[in-house]
Amino acid sequence: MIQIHNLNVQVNNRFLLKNIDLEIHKGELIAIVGPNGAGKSTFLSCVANEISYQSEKFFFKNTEIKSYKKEEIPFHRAKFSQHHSNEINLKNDEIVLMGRYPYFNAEPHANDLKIVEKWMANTQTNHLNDREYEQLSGGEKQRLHLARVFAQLENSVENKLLLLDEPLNNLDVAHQFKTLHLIKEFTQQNNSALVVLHDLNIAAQFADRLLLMNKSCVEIFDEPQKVLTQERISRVYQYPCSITPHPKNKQPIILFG
Ligand SMILES: Nc1ncnc2c1ncn2[C@@H]1O[C@H](COP(=O)(O)OP(=O)(O)OP(=O)(O)O)[C@@H](O)[C@H]1O
Repeated sequence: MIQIHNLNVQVNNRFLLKNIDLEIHKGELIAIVGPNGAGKSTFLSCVANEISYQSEKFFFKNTEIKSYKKEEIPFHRAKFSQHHSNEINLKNDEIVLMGRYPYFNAEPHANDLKIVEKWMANTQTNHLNDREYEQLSGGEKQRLHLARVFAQLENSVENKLLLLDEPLNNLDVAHQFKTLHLIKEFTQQNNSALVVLHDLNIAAQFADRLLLMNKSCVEIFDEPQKVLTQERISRVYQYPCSITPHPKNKQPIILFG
């Protein structure tokens, strides 16, 4: 799905990403974790082609990622960013409809409206239709934008890629888990997702592999049980912790302090 060799990002002689080598497979849910400033968002921005970088190889579905045509890529890849403008002068369903802009010219097709409705229902935002965007809570805005990116990738293309930068911000526990289940369903259909998460326990429960970043580099990229060791997590986060198995699924649970 994605093959990266020797990816570097440098700004003013400082490395924001250094010598990143990795491969992501079809159907994988990858959680990108690590301390503040480790380079997680920068990495996601590279995969979204939003910033300039140097690399020896950066393939997406066996094609150099930069060689995709601008009008072609939205059918294959969608990104949910960490920050959204508060001043969007659209109705709430029109925000979700933005995800369908690549599919129509002047007027949306009936299918686009149906897909908007479906994802507003899936993210439990359909009751917000009549409200103004500016008046929504942080979590409600967040869920609308999640609906938008899912709506964007609703098509028959195979092996799509979802990039999510801290999608659980502002969400209550139930909506955090519902969102992760939506992401998991997406990856179970042979698609992939790269998700920046701060909660290591949630990451361990849902992700196939964890990409632990530290100081602009990949510290380790492996299954949760292999990544989450007491020594490594205490060292990388510079905070003491202990680890115990989850009572139900046996994935590691980290307790800080
Ligand atoms: N355009 C830029 N110019 C200079 N430095 C930048 C730029 N963008 C990001 N950085 C720096 O690069 C480093 C990595 O930032 P990034 O946002 O990727 O970290 P992160 O791991 O996502 O952090 P957080 O958990 O706080 O969101 C930070 O020190 C940040 O200040």
